[in-house]
This record gives sequence, C-alpha cells and structure tokens, in this order.
Amino acid sequence: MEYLLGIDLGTSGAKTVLFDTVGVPIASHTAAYPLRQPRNGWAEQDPHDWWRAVQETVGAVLAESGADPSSIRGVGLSGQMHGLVLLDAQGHVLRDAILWCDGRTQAQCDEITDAVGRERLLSITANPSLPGFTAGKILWVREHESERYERCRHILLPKDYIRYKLTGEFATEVSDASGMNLLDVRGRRWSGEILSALDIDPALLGRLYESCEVTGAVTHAAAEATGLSPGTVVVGGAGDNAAAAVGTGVVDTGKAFTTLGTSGVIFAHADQVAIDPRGRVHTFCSAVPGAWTVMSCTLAAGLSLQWFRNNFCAAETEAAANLGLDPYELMTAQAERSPIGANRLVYLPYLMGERSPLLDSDARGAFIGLSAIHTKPDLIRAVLEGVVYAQRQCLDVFREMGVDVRDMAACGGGARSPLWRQMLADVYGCGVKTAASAEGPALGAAILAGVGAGVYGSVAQGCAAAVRSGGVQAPDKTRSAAYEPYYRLFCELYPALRGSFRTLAGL
Ligand SMILES: Nc1ncnc2c1ncn2[C@@H]1O[C@H](COP(=O)(O)OP(=O)(O)O)[C@@H](O)[C@H]1O
Ligand SMILES: O=C(CO)[C@@H](O)[C@H](O)COP(=O)(O)O
Repeated sequence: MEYLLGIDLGTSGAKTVLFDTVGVPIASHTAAYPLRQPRNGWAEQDPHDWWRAVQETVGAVLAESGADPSSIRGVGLSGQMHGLVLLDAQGHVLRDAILWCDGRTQAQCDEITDAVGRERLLSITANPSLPGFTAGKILWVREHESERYERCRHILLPKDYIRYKLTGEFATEVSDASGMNLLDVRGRRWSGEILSALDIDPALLGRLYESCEVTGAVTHAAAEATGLSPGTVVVGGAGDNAAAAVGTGVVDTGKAFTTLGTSGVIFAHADQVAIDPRGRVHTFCSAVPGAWTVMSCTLAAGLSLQWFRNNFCAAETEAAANLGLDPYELMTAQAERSPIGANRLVYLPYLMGERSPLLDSDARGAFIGLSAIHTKPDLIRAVLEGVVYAQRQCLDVFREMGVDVRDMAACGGGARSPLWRQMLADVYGCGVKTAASAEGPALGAAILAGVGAGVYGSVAQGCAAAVRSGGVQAPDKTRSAAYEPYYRLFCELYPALRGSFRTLAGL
C-alpha cells in the first residue's frame, strides 16, 4: 500500500491527512493554535505553534493509521496565504508572523503604489497593493522594526516555513507567491522591477517552483521530529485556496468553489490571466502549471462564527464537549429556529476590515436592526446570512467580469453545515455541490505530492483518480426570493456606513 500526505496549515489549526493513492482519507488529525490580535485590526501567529501542530498531527496520523512511513510517496503542503515569516541567518524566527487578515499596512500599500505605479503593479503582479498581501508587511517591518529587518535573511510564507523545518530548503511556489505583490504573475517569476522599486533584496526570497515540483526531501532531524521517513519528497504544494481547487477538482474553466473557512473565498479556474481593473478580486497563478485563477477573499467568514462562539456561546461549547458534539452544530441548530432575514436583523462581517470587494481595512462589523425581540438564534442566523451575502457580493463581481462560473462546490469548515451550504445555494441562485469538504486543501496538497512523486502523470490525472464530489444542494426559488431584499439592503449598508467607519478608526 502506498500513501500521500497532505498538510494544511490553516488559520484555525493544522490539519494533516494521510490518503491512499485514490484519495481515500486513511487518517486525519487537527491541532489548533491561537490567533493573536495585539491591536484592533492586527493579526499574528507564532510560527513555532505551527511547527508544533505539524509535528503533533503528523505523529498522530502515523500512529492512527499504522502506516509504514517509508510507504509515503510524498508530502504536499497547503497553507494560509500572504503571512510574513522572517528568519535570521541561523533560520530562527525573528517575530510572530503577520497574517493575511492583518490590516495595519495601508500606508505601506500606498507607498508601494506610489513607487511602482498602480497600472504597472496591476500589469505585473495582476493585483493592486492590498494590506492583506505580503509586500506591505515587509515594508512595515522595515519601517517600524528596522533592527529586526536588518537581521532578516529569509522571507517565507507560512507553509514555506514548514517546508524549511521539514527539508531545510528556503523555497516557495507560484500559487502562494502570487499573493506577495512581488511576483510577475503572467511570467510566473519574481519581478526584478518590483523588487528593485521597493528595494527588497531578491536573495531574501525563497527559490520559486511550480506547485507539483519537488522542492526537497525530509531531513534526518525532521524525520526524528515527525516520524516521517528521511528522504521523503516534499513538493511545492500551494496556497490553501489553490490547494483546495485541486482537492475539489476545480482545474477546468467553468468550475469554481466557495470556501467557508476562517476566510470566505470564491475561487474560479482560468486558462488565461483575467484581471479586475478595480482590483476587487485577485488574479493568481494556479497550482496547475500554465493556468491562473480568479478569487475573492472576505476576511471574517468562519471567523465571524468563531468570534460569536468564543464570546457568546460558552454554554453551547460546554454542552458540546459533554455530548461529544461540534459546538458549531449546536449553534447552527439554533439558527434554524430563526426565519430568513433573522427577524429583520442584518450582520456586516467586517470584523477584520474587509478585502473583497470593499478593499477597506477600516470597515468594522455591525448588527443592523437589533431590537428587543431578538434572541441568540436570530443573532447566529444573522451572522451566517451576513457571511453569505458577502460571498454573493463577490460572486456578483465575478459575474460582472464575465468569469465563467457554471459549477460551484463548497468547502472549508463552514461547509460542514447543511444550513450554511443551503444558504449559499439560495442566495447565489445556483446549485452548490458538496466537495470532499474540509479535506479539500489537504487532498489537493496530497495530489500535488503524487504528481511530484510520479504517482500521477499530471494534476488533472491526479484529480481524476482522487477527487470525489458529494451531492448537490439546489436553490429554492421561494427562499431565494425571500433572501433577495435582505441582500439588496446588505449591499446598501457599507456605503452608508463607510464615513462612520473611517471616523471610528481615527478616534
Ligand atoms: N459544523 C460546523 N458548522 C458550521 N461552521 C463550522 C463547522 N465546523 C467549523 N465551522 C466553521 O469553520 C471555521 C474553520 O474552518 P477551516 O476550514 O477549518 O478553517 P481554516 O482553514 O481557516 O483553519 C470555523 O471558524 C467555523 O466558523
Ligand atoms: O488571504 C486569503 C486568501 O487571499 C485567505 O484565504 C488565507 O489564505 C487564509 O485562509 P483560511 O485560513 O481561511 O483557509
């Protein structure tokens, strides 16, 4: 028996899944780690926590499966995108990683736009400079923590730090590197022009690969730390969304998926580079060589529900622990008791500011229409609905751009909820397939490992061998019509509140 290992470094935790070569999950383990918010709008994690979680989950998966580590043909990495990891000459972490949902760098993004020029930036990197992306974070550290920056010898993305720990190599791959604002996305190479305009030494960046290329092999030290076999190949892997695309079979034009993870993402495959001139959605390299993607990212999808749970659902969390249930299941069961529209309550999910489609780090969350009749089920339902309206706003941008979206799947932790998936179908007005759900990114990473290790001839062949989809949730016309006025109202709220958000940020 031969296996492939997928490691997905999410924002809520690391998920390691061992698959056989036809995509059946043999063993899976998740280990959570904290998200630190030292200030309003900032978000950081400790890379040591990631590595601890990877060691724990790989060890657990090997123990649970009883698999012989030498029968693992390859390891694939998937991870939260854009996060900045800085290492010194000895490979030591210089500070906590600044994450994709951190909004502190608007001033640095403005500097980048001024230095490169907006049109040139769009034409080379296929995206505007956005606070979520990595380049602004690099400039922020250089400006605010110059001593640390001077000691920095390696700049890595989150999953690439795990690659370094596993293989000793400083490397990345095109799908994740696309989210740094430093890549020539059409040419799939670092942009000398941008690096020179921003005065960033190219030697700081990892060696660049395609997602399915072998980037190194597990060292003896990493084998000791994880239980993996020394010499096991580690492929490039992909940013978590590009990896989820492979794991859900979204590798042809017309196919798309929605992720309800910590972030909310709509992702469509594209054979050509397609750019939104307003930069509301992103254009990145796909994990499939020679292909690209269009994707949106809202910053607090699952994060909204997680925030609500952490702050207002201690009883549900305790009850779930006693019953051996998932607390989110108890919460979504409560939301079922509230009608469409949550008794006239609308939630804006801008807890971390918003990226797609608003591009506003100062935006903040809100419950609009709160009244004395509202109960916890209404609030939970409003959170679920607000997150879905935010996805629909992004889908409307895809539709406006003429991006071909005929086939929509759902994945990520939130897609485990039938209620949330049905809301997607009803609010989008199209069928939503269940993918191999939460395992999408890990499966995609494992398929990429299979391509690099020679198990599959191509990503498409790997998907054909290993990806299975579940049923389809069809939209219901009556429910779609009932959601529509709430969606229209949702779209009106941010423009009405934008000035107030700006005032609040300045107080
Ligand atoms: N059973 C469930 N029902 C609804 N939402 C859920 C459920 N399980 C997890 N979630 C949501 O999914 C989120 C985690 O999704 P996941 O894809 O694991 O995130 P990440 O990859 O960002 O770590 C949680 O924050 C929560 O909001
Ligand atoms: O910033 C983005 C994509 O541009 C996010 O999608 C991150 O990649 C984090 O993903 P999750 O932890 O929510 O999966």
